Amino acid sequence: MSQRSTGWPAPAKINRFLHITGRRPDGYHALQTLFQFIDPCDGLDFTLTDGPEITRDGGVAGLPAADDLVVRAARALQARTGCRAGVHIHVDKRIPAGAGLGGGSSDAATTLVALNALWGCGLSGTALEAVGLELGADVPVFVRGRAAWAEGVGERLTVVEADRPWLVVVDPRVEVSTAAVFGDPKLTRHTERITISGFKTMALRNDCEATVRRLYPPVASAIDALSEYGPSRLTGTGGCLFACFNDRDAAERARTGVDGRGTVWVTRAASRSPLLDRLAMQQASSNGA
Ligand SMILES: C[C@](O)(CO)[C@H](O)COP(=O)(O)OP(=O)(O)OC[C@H]1O[C@@H](n2ccc(N)nc2=O)[C@H](O)[C@@H]1O
Ligand SMILES: Nc1ncnc2c1ncn2[C@@H]1O[C@H](COP(=O)(O)OP(=O)(O)OP(=O)(O)O)[C@@H](O)[C@H]1O
Repeated sequence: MSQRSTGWPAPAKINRFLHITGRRPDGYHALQTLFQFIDPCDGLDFTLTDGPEITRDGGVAGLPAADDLVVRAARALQARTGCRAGVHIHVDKRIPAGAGLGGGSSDAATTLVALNALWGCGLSGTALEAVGLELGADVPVFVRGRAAWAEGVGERLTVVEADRPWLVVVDPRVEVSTAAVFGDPKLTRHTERITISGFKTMALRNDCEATVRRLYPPVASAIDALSEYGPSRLTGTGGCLFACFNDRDAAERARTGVDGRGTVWVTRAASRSPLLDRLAMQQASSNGA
């Protein structure tokens, strides 16, 4: 067997806001956040083999295959289902790694969704999300593929209709350690919990910002520069940040203003992941076969 299936997208995410509402006994922090999807997308191709080996090429430079979340996701699916098929995964990496855009988690989710279909495992969406959660707190929302309000460490999801602003996204190309941010003694950890309807009326913020500003001054200066054009926030624990605009022209003007602050792009927040369309295409072709 050597069937090839190409063009599986793994989008980036933003956290429109991020509140830290407590700390769990295991040290992880309880969050409230709103996830949406943005470009860029990584691109994944799968070549099915008789197995059971899982191999990959491409991906994050210097990251050993065994540590890549695509390989770990494929192994987790084998372990969960007893599937003995194998796969070679090609990763076309476009999402900056460790930037708060969730690229690793998205690659893992796309691998789970694609292989569940290609290997014919037959797991439900809910079961796939549970496998994803073992790999990372952001994986379930990418499996779900819908903009969602999230609680817990990010796994308790409620799909929501959110507005879809144009965004200027700045990657100041500063590697921010998620563990260092969550480990900061001065981190805001006790924001009062809000309700979904509260989200529509409140001033949005990211509770990691003060810590990230102090630990990573170049990120602080990028936030200040983008703030000249509109309220600017980190996504995740950064280093990427974004500002929202009502139309593309306003976003393009702001982009020009922050040129040179790192990698800067204009895109629109999406409430539906392109992964869902690719899966539907796969299902249609399997049904027609
Ligand atoms: C902050 C977010 O970007 C929101 O989308 C994500 O929850 C971060 O998820 P992630 O990058 O997958 O983070 P992980 O690699 O799981 O966590 C790195 C480290 O950050 C801390 N961590 C992470 C998430 C969380 N809710 N509480 C934590 O305290 C833990 O010390 C953990 O060891
Ligand atoms: N396929 C992958 N793509 C990116 N990173 C990966 C991948 N597999 C494993 N990793 C590891 O995961 C780490 C975090 O990567 P990722 O890009 O998901 O972080 P992030 O964007 O900061 O995520 P978050 O927003 O969830 O904090 C990287 O440092 C990298 O070593």
